[in-house]
Amino acid sequence: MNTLDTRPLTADAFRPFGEVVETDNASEIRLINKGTTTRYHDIAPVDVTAEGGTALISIFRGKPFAFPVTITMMERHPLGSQAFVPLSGRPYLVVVAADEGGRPGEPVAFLARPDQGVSYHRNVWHHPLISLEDVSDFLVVDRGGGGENLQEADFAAPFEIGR
Ligand SMILES: NC(=O)N[C@@H](O)C(=O)O
Ligand code: NI
Repeated sequence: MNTLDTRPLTADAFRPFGEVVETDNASEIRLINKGTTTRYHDIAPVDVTAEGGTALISIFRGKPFAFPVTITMMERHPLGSQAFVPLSGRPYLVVVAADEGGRPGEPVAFLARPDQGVSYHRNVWHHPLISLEDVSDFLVVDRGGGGENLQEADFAAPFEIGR
């Protein structure tokens, strides 16, 4: 069995795949609303307008995966980015892969903290939501509209994430 180790989610390590949605990763910090609010500005672009797409805000309620987590497939969205921001205060797994000739290469597994979201760039291979510990809600910003915005690929052999 191919095994994957998890690594901490950092903006630098995740940069080839997208952005980490966290206050430390803001392009600019602005004090607004007469100083009562801090705006962590422009953390990640929302890339959803290809082929007439529009931005959607949804909530995904994920059932928890138990370790070892088995990764048998990946998916990507050729027409839009997709962002997940945890709402339930629990960690979760983020599994991504580089593209190799139109298929996902070896996956990379990150353990995301409860205060970290992710935004996958358009057409980046990723595993569907992997919640941990308990049922968890995520705010999701992604593309609505026509066109083929989901491509899936199975691995020849599964990968296993121990913990
Ligand atoms: N299908 C769906 O909207 N969810 C996936 O894209 C995912 O990344 O979880
Ligand atoms: Ni997705």
